[in-house]
Amino acid sequence: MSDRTPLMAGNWKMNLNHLEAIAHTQKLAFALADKDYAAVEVAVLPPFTDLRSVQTLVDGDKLKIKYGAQDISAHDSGAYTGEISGPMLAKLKCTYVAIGHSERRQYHGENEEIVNAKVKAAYRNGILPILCIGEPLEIRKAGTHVEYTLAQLDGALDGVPASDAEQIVVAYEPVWAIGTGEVATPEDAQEVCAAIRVRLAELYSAELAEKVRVLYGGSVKAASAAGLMAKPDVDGALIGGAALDADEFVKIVRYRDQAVG
Ligand SMILES: O=C(CO)COP(=O)(O)O
Repeated sequence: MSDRTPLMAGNWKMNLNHLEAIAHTQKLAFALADKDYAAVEVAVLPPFTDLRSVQTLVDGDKLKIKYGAQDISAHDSGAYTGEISGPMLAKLKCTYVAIGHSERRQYHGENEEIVNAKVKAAYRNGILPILCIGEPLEIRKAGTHVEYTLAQLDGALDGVPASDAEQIVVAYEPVWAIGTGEVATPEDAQEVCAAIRVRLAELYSAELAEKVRVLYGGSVKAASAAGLMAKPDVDGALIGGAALDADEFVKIVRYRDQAVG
């Protein structure tokens, strides 16, 4: 058993307006008990327009749910129409920000340089990156998924000092598993999550690699969570669709109560 506290993070993607976000967060807050938070760190990543509402609930009711954004600008201020800056997210007390999600890489042209600049922007503003990496189907079929994913890790961490990198969360999200219902097997997830940890040890130190949480993401449901979490290098999950169903998300947080499927 590692000392790493598991992290279950719900990526709401472009779902739930601010009123729905309030109702959903209240439902989670009502369902989750102190013992859940003692065992697992719970986070939500709502759309930007929901963050203020979520912050107000979390602050006002002293909730133990953490929250963060789904993206961050590489720039801290200025003429960047439509962008949201690190200082803005920090002002809303975001703990986390997802960076390099495959949907941003695929639909918004985010390359390694942009992802790297966003990682640095997050650290500059005291926000912890949840760095998303993972291969598309053709790379998996070609059998080069480990190299491909590690190259994304190298690119994202280029020039990031150990004092920052030790606080990163890495999410291995194979593109073929995202939103498809085709969850990776625990063995597939373990293979790449372990390789990520080995690379972190090479880039920094074994001590740092032992501290960093490596999550799996891609069609995680309550039925698959326990099996994934049984693997030694899987420290949590980044959950899309299932995070929009409060009951299902709570079951994932309580994965220890589920059978290993
Ligand atoms: O992209 C994901 C989380 O960031 C995973 O999404 P799904 O859980 O809907 O497959």
